[in-house]
Amino acid sequence: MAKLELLPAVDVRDGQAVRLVHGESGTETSYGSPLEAALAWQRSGAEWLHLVDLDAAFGTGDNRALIAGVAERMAELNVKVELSGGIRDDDTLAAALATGCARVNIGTAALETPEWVARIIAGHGERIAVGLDVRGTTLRGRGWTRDGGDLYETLERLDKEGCARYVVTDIAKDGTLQGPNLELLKNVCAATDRPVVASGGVSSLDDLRAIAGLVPLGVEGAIVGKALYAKAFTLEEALEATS
Ligand SMILES: O=C(O)c1ccccc1N[C@@H]1O[C@H](COP(=O)(O)O)[C@@H](O)[C@H]1O
Repeated sequence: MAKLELLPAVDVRDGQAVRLVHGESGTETSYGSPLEAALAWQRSGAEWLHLVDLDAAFGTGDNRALIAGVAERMAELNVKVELSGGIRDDDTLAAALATGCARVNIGTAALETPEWVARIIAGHGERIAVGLDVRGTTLRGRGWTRDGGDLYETLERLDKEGCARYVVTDIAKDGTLQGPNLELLKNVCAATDRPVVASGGVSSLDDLRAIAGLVPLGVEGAIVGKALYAKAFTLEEALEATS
């Protein structure tokens, strides 16, 4: 079976690595320095890091300098970074790409400024992923607080525009340790031929094995957050289980 890529998550709020429940502001559990968290995942064998500026996503400020420092250190250590949160215009995109990240993940802008997103997809290809953050089949933007249209209509549009890959998050599962939404992942894979990165709900090595079973359908990777911070398993164990 083809290998499932694992992307440990480092979400940053107010300068700290945090995990949220259902992505709701105010539910933060803090895990200290984002750089130390990222370095710990690198030492454990991470090839990828999903790095999120939650303040920029929520519109409560940003952690841009800190995030750039983490992304640049990861690039030096050959860890690929998927950078996310608040990338919504030319300036924030240029700053994100200048960190040396492998790709950026665009959420709100894909819902609110589709012309801009079509342009950056055309201009940057593989360095642009779109985050499809859903409740049911309704997309959510602005820190997952606002509805942004239908998942499958948006997917069809982005496919036509040449979007390289999607990061699919089931908000109802995110940060809950309740298991991934495999049906959603299968449905998205059936609707697009682009690779999909799964996000939300991973709680166990069996969850990761179940997601790895979807690799033939088009799932390329899985973001793992709370389960690693809560020590449900180690990253070494997760890499072994999915290789
Ligand atoms: O990752 C989270 O827990 C999260 C919670 C609430 C909002 C966003 C969250 N994460 C990431 O932010 C991007 C969206 O950022 P934007 O809309 O482009 O500014 C989303 O795709 C997640 O990767």
